[in-house]
Amino acid sequence: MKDIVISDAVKYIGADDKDLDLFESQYIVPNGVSYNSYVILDEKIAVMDTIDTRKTDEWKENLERVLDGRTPDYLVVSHLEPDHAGSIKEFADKYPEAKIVASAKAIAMLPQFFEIADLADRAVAVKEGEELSLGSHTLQFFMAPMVHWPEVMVEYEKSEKILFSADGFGKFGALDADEDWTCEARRYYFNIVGKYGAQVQALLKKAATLDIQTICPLHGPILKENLGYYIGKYMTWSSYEPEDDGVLVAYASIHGNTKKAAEKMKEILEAKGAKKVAITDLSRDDMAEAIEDAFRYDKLVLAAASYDASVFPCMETFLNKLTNKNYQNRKIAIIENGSWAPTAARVMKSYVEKMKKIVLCEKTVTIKSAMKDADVTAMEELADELLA
Ligand SMILES: Cc1cc2nc3c(=O)[nH]c(=O)nc-3n(C[C@H](O)[C@H](O)[C@H](O)COP(=O)(O)O)c2cc1C
Repeated sequence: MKDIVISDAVKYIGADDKDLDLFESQYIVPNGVSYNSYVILDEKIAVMDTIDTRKTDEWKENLERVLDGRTPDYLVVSHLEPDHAGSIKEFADKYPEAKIVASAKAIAMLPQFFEIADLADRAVAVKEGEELSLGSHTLQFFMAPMVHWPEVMVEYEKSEKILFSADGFGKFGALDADEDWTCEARRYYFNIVGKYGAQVQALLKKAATLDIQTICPLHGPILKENLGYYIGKYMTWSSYEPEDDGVLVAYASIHGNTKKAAEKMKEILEAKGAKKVAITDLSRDDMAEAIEDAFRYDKLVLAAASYDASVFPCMETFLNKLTNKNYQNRKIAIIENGSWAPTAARVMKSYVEKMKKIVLCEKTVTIKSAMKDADVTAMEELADELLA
C-alpha cells in the first residue's frame, strides 16, 4: 500500500493501476491511474467508496490492515461507476452488518449492478446537508447530480475539514507518477466531466460555503496545499472560459498535404504573434489531449481533407466529441482540402454552427490538393482574422 498520510484517523486504502490499456475503454493512461478509497477510523468506522475489480484483492488487503481486526460500520458510496463501485458486493458479503450509505438515486440504481442480500435493511439513503456522526468525526453529505452521473454525492468531514470529492478534482496517473497535476487533471476533466459545466458550478457553489483543508478525490493525488489553485482551475474549466490565450491547430490529413498546410498555418500564426500554438494530428495523436487543448485555448483552427463527399472521419470524430462535451465560447477558423469537389468545410461548419457562443471566421481557405503560394496568402489573411 502507498505510504499516503491523510491523518491519524483517515487512511488511504486505494490502489494504482499501471497495466490498464484504456481508461473507460477510450483514454490512454501512460502513467496509469489510481482508484482511491479511504477509511475513517473513529468510534464508528466508515469506508469511503470501494475500487475497480481489477484491484479488489489489493484493496481488501489494505482495508484489513487498516481495520486491524475491527469491523466497518458504514460503506459510503459516492458514485456507482464501476471503477469505484466495483468491489461493493465483495464488501457487502464480507461485512454483512455494515450499512451502505448513499444518495437515494444510488440506492435505487445499486441492484442494477449487484444483488446484495438484505439491501433494503442495510441501505441508508442520505439527503442534501444530512449528517452522519462517527464519534469525533462527522460526515455531511452534498448531492452532486450529473457530476458526471446522476447518483453522485460528495462528503465533507467536519472535524478535519476534508472534502471527499468523488470524481471531482480527479486526475489520470498513478499516485507515484512524477507529473504536473494540471495537464492530466485537465485532460481528465474535459473528457470525462466536461459536458456538465453547469452541474460542476453548482457543486463549487456548495463547496464555497465549506472550510476545506484537504480534498480527497477518487483518482489522483490528495490535495492539501494551495487549494485555491485547484478550485480556481475548476471554476475556469466548468465556466467554459478559455484558460490560456492560444491556438490549437487540429488537422485531419490522408496523404499529408493538409498536414503541410496545418504546419504552415502554425508557422504563420506564430510569426503574427500568437502567444502559443499547439498542433495535433487527429489521426495519430491522443484525441483526448486534442479535446483538452481545444478547451484550454481561446482559438481553434480546423484543417481537414474532404472524404467521400464529407470530411475525413477523424475530424468528424473530433467535432462530435467537442459537441458532446459542450464546446463553446471560442473563435474558430476553417481550412479544407479536396481534389475535385471539396466538402470538408461544409461539414465542419455544420458542427460549428450548432455550438454556442462561437465566432467563426468569415474567410474559409480551400486548398485544391497541394498547397500553393496563393493558399499561403489566404492562410495569412485567415490568421489575421483569427488573431484580430
Ligand atoms: C477515399 C477518399 C475519398 C475522397 N473524397 C473526396 C471528395 O469527396 N471530394 C474531394 O474533393 N476530394 C476527395 N478526396 C481527395 C482528398 O480530399 C484530396 O486528395 C486532399 O488533397 C487530400 O489531402 P491530404 O493530402 O491532406 O490527405 C478523397 C480522397 C480519398 C482517399
